[in-house]
Amino acid sequence: MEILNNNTVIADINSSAADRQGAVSEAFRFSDGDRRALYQTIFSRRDVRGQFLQDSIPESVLSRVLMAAHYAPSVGFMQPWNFVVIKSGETKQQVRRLFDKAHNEAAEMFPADKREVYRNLKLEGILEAPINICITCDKQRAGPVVVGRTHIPEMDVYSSVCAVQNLWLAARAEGLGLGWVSILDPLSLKELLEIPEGVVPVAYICLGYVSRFFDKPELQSAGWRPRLPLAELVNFERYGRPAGDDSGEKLLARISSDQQELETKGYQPGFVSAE
Ligand SMILES: Cc1cc2c(cc1C)N(C[C@H](O)[C@H](O)[C@H](O)COP(=O)(O)O)c1[nH]c(=O)[nH]c(=O)c1N2
Repeated sequence: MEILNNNTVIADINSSAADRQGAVSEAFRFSDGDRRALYQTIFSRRDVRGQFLQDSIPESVLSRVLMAAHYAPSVGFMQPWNFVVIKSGETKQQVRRLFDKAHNEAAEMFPADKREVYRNLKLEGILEAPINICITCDKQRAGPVVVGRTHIPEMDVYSSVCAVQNLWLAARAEGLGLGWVSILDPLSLKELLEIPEGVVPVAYICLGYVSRFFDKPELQSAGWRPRLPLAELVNFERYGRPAGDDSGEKLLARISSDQQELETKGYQPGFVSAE
């Protein structure tokens, strides 16, 4: 049986698992190189706070990463986002002051033994990054009733988050570091950026070329939190339920060995093997 999209055959769902990729028509198929590049982007993406260079970002590159964000999925095709591009040093200073205030308040929320470690973490690159972008969500963009948002009102904000992730991955592919700063009072940020009623600031990001990308998350390297074993987070049929059969066990074993390989060797092209 064929799956049709705009009258174009995109797959034959009767094909076996082994040749499913082969069943996708030539025009839609990813080469091994393309697949490797995609996974490389995902596994080498980092939250960047401290390695920004001052080099300016060409319009062509900025346009591409913003386009990647704009082509994210969104509930009911709302496309609820706006992108406030900030280059002004004065505006960055004002946002940085909001960060300082929130960061001090945040430190007090952690238990005493973690407070000092928290204070020493670098958690933003607002002034160092040549560009900051605030990504918002306009909850009224598609009217009051939206396909897919009828029962879960937060779906619009989740859609804007999808745009952020697209931007993040595209930025990595372009060699741009991106850091998400959420230690900010949202009402103060709204006021500063003149974000209207009904529009929510979803993400404040710092963007720029960087001297390097770290191999591991900074919070992991700093001993704040380890990466969790994925196999402990994959459940079967019900939340929290472990594998109940051989195929579940086999999947978990494969996941464990894949993660072990990633954590010890980092992402290698061989990670994307045919089988
Ligand atoms: C919603 C949200 C909000 C924030 C973040 C991320 C996300 C998804 N992160 C980045 C976060 O610390 C980072 O993603 C993890 O530590 C994992 O590291 P890598 O992104 O893999 O490098 C982040 N980092 C930071 O330095 N200051 C911050 O305020 C935030 N806020």
